[in-house]
Amino acid sequence: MIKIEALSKSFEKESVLSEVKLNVRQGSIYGLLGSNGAGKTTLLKIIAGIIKADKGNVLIAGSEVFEQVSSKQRLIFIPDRSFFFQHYTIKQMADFYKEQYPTFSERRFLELKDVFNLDMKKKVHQFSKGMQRQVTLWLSLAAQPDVLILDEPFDGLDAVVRKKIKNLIVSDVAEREMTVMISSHNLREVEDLCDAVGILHKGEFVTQRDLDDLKSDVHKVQVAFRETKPQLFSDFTVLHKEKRGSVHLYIVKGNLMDIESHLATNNPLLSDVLPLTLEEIFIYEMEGIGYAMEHILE
Ligand SMILES: Nc1ncnc2c1ncn2[C@@H]1O[C@H](COP(=O)(O)OP(=O)(O)OP(=O)(O)O)[C@@H](O)[C@H]1O
Repeated sequence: MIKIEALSKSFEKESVLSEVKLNVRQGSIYGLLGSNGAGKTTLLKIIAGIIKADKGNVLIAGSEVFEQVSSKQRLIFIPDRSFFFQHYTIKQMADFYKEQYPTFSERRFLELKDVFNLDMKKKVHQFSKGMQRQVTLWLSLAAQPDVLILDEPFDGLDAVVRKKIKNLIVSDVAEREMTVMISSHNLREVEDLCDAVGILHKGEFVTQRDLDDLKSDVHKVQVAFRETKPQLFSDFTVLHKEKRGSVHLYIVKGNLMDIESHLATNNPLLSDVLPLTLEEIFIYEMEGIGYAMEHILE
C-alpha cells in the first residue's frame, strides 16, 4: 500500500534521510521506531505529502502523494502536536473534515461520539490537550481514510483512552483494511499493535521486519554453570552479554532450537531462553550499531 524507493532528504545540506526503502502492506500496522532526531517525523511528513523528498519515490496504492489532491483525500496524517482551528467547535471541525474527505461518514462520526464522550458544542481551545488529541482521532477515524499516519499518537492520553483508540484502529484495520503507520517512542504501547516494525537511526533503517519474525530471531538467554563457564555462542551473533551474580545473560540472534541445542551440549546448571520485548529488541539492536545504552537495563 505504501511503497518507498531510494528516498533521500536533506535540510540545509544536512542529510536527514538517506536512500530509505519501505513497504507497508495494505491492512497492516507498521511501527516506525527510532532514536531522537532519526528522521521519523520527516519520513511521515514526506509520506503524507506535506514535504517533498529531494530524491526517490513515495507511492500510495500506486499513486504519488505530493501535490496530488486525490491521493491526499485517502490519507490522514495526525502530527504530534494539535493543528486545530482553536475557535471551532467539534461540530464545525466535523463539517471541515467532511469537505476535505469525501469518505467522511456522518454515521461513523455519531457512533464514535459515544466512545469519545466530548461535548460537540464546545470550542477546541476549551478542551484539555489530551481531549484535543481525542478530537483529532475521532474526526480522523470518522473520515475513514485508507491510510492513517500517526506521529506519537498516545502522548498525553490516559490509559483507558489509549486502549479505546487502539481497539478502534485495530477494528478499522480488520474491517476496512485501513493501513496504519505509527511512530512512537512508547514501545510497550505499540508492541501489541504492530504487524511490522522498522527502526530508523540517523536517517537509515537499522532493521525492518515483521514483528513476529523479529521476535523469533532474537532471544534472551540466562544461563549458569556449576563450575567454569564454557565458551558460549561463538557461532552466533551475540548482541549483548553481561553477568548478573552467578547468572550469565546473553542476547543472541538465531533460531530457538539451535540456541537450545547449543546450550544443552554445554551442560548448564540452569538455563532459560526467553523472548524479548519490543523495547529490549530496540535497545539491543541500537546497541548493536553502537548507540550507547550502558546502564539503561540495569
Ligand atoms: N524544518 C527543518 N529544518 C531543518 N532541520 C530539520 C527540520 N525538520 C527536521 N529537521 C532535522 O531533521 C532531523 C530529523 O528530525 P525528525 O523530526 O524527523 O526526527 P524524529 O525521528 O521525528 O525525532 P524525535 O523522535 O526526536 O521526534 C533532526 O536533526 C532535525 O533537527
